[in-house]
Amino acid sequence: MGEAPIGQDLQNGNDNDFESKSGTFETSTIIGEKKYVIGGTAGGTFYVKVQILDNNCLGEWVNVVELGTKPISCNGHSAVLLKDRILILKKNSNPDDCIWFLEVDTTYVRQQQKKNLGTEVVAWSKGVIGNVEKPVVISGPSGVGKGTLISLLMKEFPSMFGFSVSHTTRAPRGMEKDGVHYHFTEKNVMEKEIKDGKFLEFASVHGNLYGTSVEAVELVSDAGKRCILDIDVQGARSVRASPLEAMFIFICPPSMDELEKRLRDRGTETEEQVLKRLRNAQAEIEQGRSSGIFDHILFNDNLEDCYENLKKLLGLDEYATTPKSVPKEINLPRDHSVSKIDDKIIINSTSSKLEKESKNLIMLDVSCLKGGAPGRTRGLNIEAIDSFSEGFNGNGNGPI
Ligand SMILES: Nc1ncnc2c1ncn2[C@@H]1O[C@H](COP(=O)(O)OP(=O)(O)OP(=O)(O)O)[C@@H](O)[C@H]1O
Ligand SMILES: Nc1nc2c(ncn2[C@@H]2O[C@H](COP(=O)(O)O)[C@@H](O)[C@H]2O)c(=O)[nH]1
Repeated sequence: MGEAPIGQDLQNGNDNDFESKSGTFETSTIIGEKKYVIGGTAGGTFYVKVQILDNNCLGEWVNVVELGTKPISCNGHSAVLLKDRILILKKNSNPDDCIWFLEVDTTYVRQQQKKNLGTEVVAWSKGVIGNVEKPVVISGPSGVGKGTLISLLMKEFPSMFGFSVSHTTRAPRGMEKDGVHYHFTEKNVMEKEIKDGKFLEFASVHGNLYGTSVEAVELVSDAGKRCILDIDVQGARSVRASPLEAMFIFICPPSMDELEKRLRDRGTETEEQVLKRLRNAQAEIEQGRSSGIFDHILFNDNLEDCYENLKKLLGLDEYATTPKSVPKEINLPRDHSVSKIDDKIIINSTSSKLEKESKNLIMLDVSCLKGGAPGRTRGLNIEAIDSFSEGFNGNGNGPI
């Protein structure tokens, strides 16, 4: 099969079918020597499937591995070639499910391609509108106060931050709720899900398995919130090596004696567990301070001071004075045409039902895309160019 010289052609976008072909609900996008056919129908059912015809392989269809969560089927879509991915606009779908990306040449896809020699790799990622910042990984030894700091943050800024609910094989503590504090799970179930590629990272921590599922991070992005991950140093290292862009913060105790006091006073661990966690803390602190994984180190001596410093790192002073309100959803006109000018995608309603509807233009700005598979693609911005009252809420607070 071999690698197609797609770099240059991706930039130029040498051919593009923007509209679904009637009856087949497929689009085809040509990138270099490859033709990406997306969608299809079988027995009256629509599906979103990717097929690749490769001219380097004598014009044969090649095997394709589709990574990431796929969009659910729809009856038609438009496809627009961007630099390293194809933008998919689903017709007739919910406002929070109409923008998707099929990554064809991103760093993640290239990495995965090396592991899947002999097949073509593509990756799906849903688009999230707005300027949500990259996730924050908070790490540090057990008992240092990570959970306490995160609770303060979520309480003060409930609409800004969302917690990535991890999976764990440890037993729940008294007040802990399944699905809120953790997804409490059986070891064999979690191991199977890890094998199936559902986890962004996982680690054996203090004798139990812990992990962050891709879905846990996606759920927070879908809610338009900045994702907070509370994970150990091994997990932080794995996330650092993954395609997920994040800010990494290590929380350090003022001393080992104080750490021991906090762990004991919390009263959630057996004596054996306390000793195990303290032993592990030594190594974690050394790695946290010297491994180069972390962008910032915060000392949690006085809780109030530490919390203020955390807020500064997260730019929350700025947010407090200039709250940003961004539209989170888009109501795509059911019938539309799509064109591309530089980094702007113009979506034009072609409905003849209402005269005024034909004036409805939506501009999708893709110049600041962030993130991507595995997980969501952030940084999509929307503007209405020629709006009408029903379709556009110009104050940026409601659906377009
Ligand atoms: N700055 C502080 N000064 C004194 N006590 C603190 C401080 N920060 C947190 N604590 C207390 O220390 C205990 C441990 O805090 P917390 O549970 O938040 O730690 P953690 O890092 O999340 O631990 P784990 O990794 O085990 O979940 C709690 O009882 C909390 O109230
Ligand atoms: N690598 C990961 N570590 C995680 C995850 N969720 C939590 N943790 C870390 O485990 C220890 C112990 O937590 P506890 O709730 O049993 O006290 C702590 O350091 C957490 O940060 C995860 O998904 N991945």
